[in-house]
Order: sequence, then C-alpha cells, then structure tokens
Amino acid sequence: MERDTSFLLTGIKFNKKRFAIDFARFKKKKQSNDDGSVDDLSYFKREHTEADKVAVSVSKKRKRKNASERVEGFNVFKGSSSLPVVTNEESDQEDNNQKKELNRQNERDLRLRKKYGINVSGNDVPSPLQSFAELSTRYGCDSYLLHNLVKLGFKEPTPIQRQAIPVLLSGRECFAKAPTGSGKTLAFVYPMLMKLKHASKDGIRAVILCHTRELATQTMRECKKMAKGSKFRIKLMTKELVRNADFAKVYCDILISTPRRLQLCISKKKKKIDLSRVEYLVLDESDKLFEHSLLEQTDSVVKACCNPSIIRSLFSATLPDFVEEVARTVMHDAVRVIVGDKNAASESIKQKLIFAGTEEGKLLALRQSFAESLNPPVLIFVQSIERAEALYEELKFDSIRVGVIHSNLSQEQRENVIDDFRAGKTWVLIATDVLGRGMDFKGVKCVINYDFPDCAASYIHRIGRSGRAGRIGEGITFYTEDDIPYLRNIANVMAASGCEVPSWLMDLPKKKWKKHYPRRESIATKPKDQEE
Ligand SMILES: Nc1ncnc2c1ncn2[C@@H]1O[C@H](COP(=O)(O)OP(=O)(O)OP(=O)(O)O)[C@@H](O)[C@H]1O
Repeated sequence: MERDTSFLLTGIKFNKKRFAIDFARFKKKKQSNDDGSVDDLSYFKREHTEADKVAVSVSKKRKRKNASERVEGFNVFKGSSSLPVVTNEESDQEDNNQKKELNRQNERDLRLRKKYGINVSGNDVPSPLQSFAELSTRYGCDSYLLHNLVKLGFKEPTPIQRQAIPVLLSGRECFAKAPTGSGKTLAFVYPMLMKLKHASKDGIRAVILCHTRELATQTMRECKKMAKGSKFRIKLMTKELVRNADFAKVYCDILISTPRRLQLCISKKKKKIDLSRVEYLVLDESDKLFEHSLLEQTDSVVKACCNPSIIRSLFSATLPDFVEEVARTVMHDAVRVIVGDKNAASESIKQKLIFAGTEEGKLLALRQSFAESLNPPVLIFVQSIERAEALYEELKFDSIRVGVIHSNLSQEQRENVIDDFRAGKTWVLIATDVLGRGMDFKGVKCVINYDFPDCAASYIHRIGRSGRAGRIGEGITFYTEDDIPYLRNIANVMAASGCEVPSWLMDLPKKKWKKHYPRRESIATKPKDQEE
C-alpha cells in the first residue's frame, strides 16, 4: 500500500462561522410534506427520551444565561443583549445542575456505546442516537426522510448510524470503521441530505467517491431511494457525462463517481468541472481509495474540493493504520468511530477454512460442495480475470446457472451480469475482486474464496458480501500449500470475529503480509487444443 499520502486532504482551513448556520439548521421545525400535510409517522412517534429532556432543560437554562452557547462541542452565538439578569447564586446553582445533567448524559452515552460496541475518540463527541426519532427531535429532520426510512423498513439505526450520523450532523469530520453490511451508506447519505436541505442552484454540492463503477451505481440507486420526495439532483458520473457534459451548466446536489472519472473531468482543458463549492465529500471504501492504484486520482479529487468549510468523511469496514494516520494528521478536529473489533469480519458470518491441497483439489471440493448442498445465491472469488474465465468454462456445463464478472467485460456486460445475479437468473457468480467490496447483494448466503485472498482486508470485504444487515452468512476459504504461510492472518481475523479457531492455526508463525498473488496452476481441466 502506498504510504506517502501526506499531501492528501491538505489546504483545508477551519471556518468557525459556518457553525452558526449549522446551528440554525438544527433548530426544530414543524414537519410537513410539500402539500403541507403532516405525515403519520407513528413509527417514529416521539417518546421523549431522558436524553431529550436533558437537552431541553439544559438548553432552556443556557438561553437564560448571558454566556456562550455550546452546540455539540462548538461555541457559537456569543453574548446577547436581551437576556434577563441572573444573580450569582442562581447562576452557581444552574451551573451545578447543568454539570450534573451533562454528567448524566455522558454516562448514558457511554452505556449506549457499550451496548452497541461503538468506540469513539475525538473532542466532544456528540451523543449517539437512541432511535431514528431523534433525527427529528434533535436535528429537525424533514418528514420525507423519516417517511423514506419507514418505506425502506428500517426501524432502528445500526450502531454505525447511531454514532456517525450525529457526528456528521454536528459539522464534524469523521473517519469510521464498521462491519460489512452494517449500513454505512445510510450513515453518510442521511446527514448529507439533511444538511443540504434545498436543491442546488449553483454547481455541485456533495461528492461521494466509490472505487468501482458497480459500487457507484449501487450507491446512486440507494441515495435516490433515501432522497425520494425531495428535489435533490443526484447524478452518477457516467462515461457519457464525462465526454459530453458542459460542467458549467451541471447543477447537482450529490455527484457519485469513481476517482478516475472525476479526475478526467478535473483535468479537462475546456469545460472542466468545478468542485470548489462542494460542501460534503465522502470517501467510501476509503482504504481502497488510498491504495497505490487509486491514490493519485483520489488525491486530485480531494484537492479540487477546496471549499474551506468542506466536511470530509472516510468510511470502510477496514481501517489500516496508515489511513488513520492520514485522517488524524490532516482532517480537522475529526471524530474516529469504530464499531466492533478493528480487525474483525462481521460476526453474522460463519467462517470455514478448507485444505484443498492442489488446484485440482479445489475444483473437486467445489463440485462436491455444490452436489451436497448448493444454497444460492453464491459468490465465488478468484484472483485473476483468466482464472475467473477458466472457472466459468469448467462450471458452465454443470447444470448450474453460473455467471462471471471481471474488469475485461464492457460496462453493459457488467451491468447485465449484476442484474441477472440480483434477479436470481444466475445462482453462482464468479468474480474477481472487482466485486469484493461494497456490493450489497442482499440474499447472498455463501461466499467461496476459491483463491486465497491477497490480504486480510480483502478477506474481510469478500466474505462480507454475505451475512448483510444482520442476516446469517457463510465464508468458505480454500487453501493450498502455497497459502499456508498466510493462514495465520486469516486465523487472526476469525478469532477477532468470535469464530472458533483450531489451536494449531493460532500456533502458526505470523507473517508480514504484503499482497499474496502466488502463481497458481491452471484451473482448466481440458487441454488448450480441446477448448472451443
Ligand atoms: N437501519 C437499518 N436497518 C435495517 N437494514 C438496514 C439499515 N440500514 C441499512 N440497512 C441495509 O443493510 C444493508 C447493508 O447496507 P450497506 O450496503 O450500507 O452496508 P455497508 O456497511 O456499507 O457494507 P460494506 O462495508 O460491505 O460496504 C443494505 O441492504 C441496507 O439496505
């Protein structure tokens, strides 16, 4: 992985004035639809929680004091001439009460974080959400957004949503790690929709960077579902847009793109894209975006988003130390949110290691496992395009509906393969790591690492295509002699995720893991001259 990332995210200055506007945005307002009617959102009907009562009482007292007022960690609105005079005694009493209430609030926050396995670091980290209802009571969320949560069937925030949403709504930068399939997309999209408030009349206001086109397309689709009922323009940076658009005329609230496509638009000689007004920038799968192959492109996007008040956030299911270093040193007053163990996979995935001996052994083991119990949809990962095609050739005559996807296919072919898999037309999808991260195929029951993953992070992301949103999943990893030196790293992930690991595995020597791409024997069982 590339380590020289110090130039990333630089040149951003902190602008305190912006928090005055943020505060005004957080103020409660009556929730109504475009037609003026108020939604029946019994789902989120306000039960006044202890946290709200404390917040209200503290805020009343604060208003009576002619002192600075704190909103989620920042000082705003210093002084006011129209406030009543309070005696010293009363003021001391109020100070004491306020301190007690804040202590109680802190204790409640700690309990809630402990309950949901949330770890935070940073100054004045905002309280986690107890329920989605607090989006409305604490932050004045528009009713259409609550309505969309009902339609999506989401009743409770997931742990990452409980903590990352208040952090972002407080105008804080954030780097977050939470298990695969735990709802990180909503955790960054909802605050964006709440803060953007009104549709853009001028330029591009928010950017979400995704490492692949497939993930960008999925994120756009999810974003549109979440923003339904608003006038926001949510756009995907397609090839056509890159080629033909006059970006001076592109109004867009949320732009979703891969770093490569956005970099092309930034470097255009004529009609280049202006990102200087972007208020929110999300780097999804951030550790991947900082890898050598994408670093330069990511960096040029980050630099082009030069609005001094920008709020940047990094999300992933894996957070290597070097990404933390970048985030800590360069982001301003960022909050770090970690859900669960740092090196763990999702706990809802049963993890298995199978010694297949040789390449031939892998194919036999795969066929045997399909013969015994094929529980579709199944995703199979291999390490290269050639191997993906070879495995497809082997399986396509096995009366299994099988598909294959890799980066040598055209965009249209890739989209069709994904659509077929989502629709259940194919049961087994063979993929390279192009599908290893971020993709949300809800029903995937089992992921098979036909080829051993190239690093522990790939392992966590690949098996994380199953067991999403609390469902049970299974991750099976074949290994051969070549992979044995790297087994211990996977064993560590398994142990951190609460799986039982045989002691001999934990006794294996630790190996510093760079990328593991061994030369493997061919998958094909037919001699080349007999292939069609
Ligand atoms: N509060 C919620 N309640 C129930 N389901 C939810 C909730 N929030 C999100 N989901 C669902 O959980 C699934 C996984 O969400 P998402 O794709 O955002 O996960 P993720 O954490 O980004 O995973 P990955 O690390 O693999 O990218 C989606 O199908 C989404 O619709």
